[in-house]
Amino acid sequence: MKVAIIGGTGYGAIELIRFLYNHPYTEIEAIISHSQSGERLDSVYPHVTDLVIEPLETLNIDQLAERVELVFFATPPGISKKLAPGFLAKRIKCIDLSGDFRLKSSQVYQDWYQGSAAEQQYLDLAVYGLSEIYTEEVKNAELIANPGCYPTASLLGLIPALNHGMVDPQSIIIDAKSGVSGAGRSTSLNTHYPEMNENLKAYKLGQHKHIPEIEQALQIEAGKELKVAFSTHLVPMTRGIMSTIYVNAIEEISTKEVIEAYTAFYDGHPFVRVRREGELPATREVYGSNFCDLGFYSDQRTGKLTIVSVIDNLVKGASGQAVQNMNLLNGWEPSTGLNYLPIYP
Ligand SMILES: NC(=O)C1=CN([C@@H]2O[C@H](COP(=O)(O)OP(=O)(O)OC[C@H]3O[C@@H](n4cnc5c(N)ncnc54)[C@H](OP(=O)(O)O)[C@@H]3O)[C@@H](O)[C@H]2O)C=CC1
Ligand SMILES: CC(=O)N[C@@H](CCC(=O)OP(=O)(O)O)C(=O)O
Repeated sequence: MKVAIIGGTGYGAIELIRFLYNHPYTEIEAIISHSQSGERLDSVYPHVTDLVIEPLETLNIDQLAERVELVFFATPPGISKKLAPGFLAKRIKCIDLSGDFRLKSSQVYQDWYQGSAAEQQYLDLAVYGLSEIYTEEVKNAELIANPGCYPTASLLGLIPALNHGMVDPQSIIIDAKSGVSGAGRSTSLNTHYPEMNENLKAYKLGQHKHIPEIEQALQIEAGKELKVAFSTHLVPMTRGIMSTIYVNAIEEISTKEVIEAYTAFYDGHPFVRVRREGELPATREVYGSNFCDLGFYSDQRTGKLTIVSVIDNLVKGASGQAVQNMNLLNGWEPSTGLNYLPIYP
């Protein structure tokens, strides 16, 4: 299957290229760049020298729609909402790594993204691509809204607990930390080396656009309105997200029982790995891979359940999950092209 990538010189795109390069059923037909079309990809990213030789192209929707069956958007928010409808009209499937189609309410999008939302028909059409949870919906999607990085880690950690009714949905606190590649490739003062190195910063408290995304998904599981306390931190590392989640258990439950429930929930979903009792996952243990690793501690003293969820933000948090969704969409084994051990150390 021939595919195109839009936003070609960003981190999401180069990570998509890494997985698609070895994918047995796809061919990268076009890499689109609005800033560097005409350049060679290896002049932007020398690590692909002699391997990916396609020139970066300017976007022409009519021509591209004749050449490919699926388009990945690895663009900042605000771009795919304008471009995807042109592809969808020509029956080209779209997988969007940005937040443009994740929220079902245009008012909520406007409130959190400070811009107008995509037309409601596309918000309705989009399937939220949290692969392990919405597997069947993804298989039949035309437009996939790939989840955000923090929501992926947080939701995979929380949904089974809500689904089992083991925790109070009104008591959720998510304390999340991300490596700097989560902010993309463009430079900013915040991610400038001297500002970030040997430093740990909280940011966007109460303001992060992933708050409504997480609440939207959890509300479906809980069957009622809920609010989460969500805090984000920048960590001086390149890749990785850790979401440490605190939630009140409804009844006394042991760590062993929690692990058994999660193991059953994720049975048949090899990209979510449930750790054994006493083992807590670290970001290095999923580095460069599509795994989400979960660890648990149920504190009998306080009645609180702590869930630790780690992913690689660029893989399970973005491009890996996008490829997993493309696989589901095509009826291929979900792990096709994604069967990498994490890079260690
Ligand atoms: N980094 C991460 O960990 C995650 C990122 N995401 C989301 O994925 C998307 C891509 O992220 P990421 O790759 O990290 O970001 P980058 O900033 O690294 O790349 C985005 C790319 O989009 C293109 N672009 C920028 N501005 C415009 C514009 N005005 N019009 C068209 N294209 C533009 C540029 O490529 P070019 O000039 O070549 O077109 C740019 O390199 C974002 O929406 C991000 O929020 C989601 C989950 C995790
Ligand atoms: C470290 C860092 O800055 N992370 C980004 C994650 C954004 C992202 O990838 O999210 P969307 O796909 O929803 O835009 C942030 O907190 O804004």
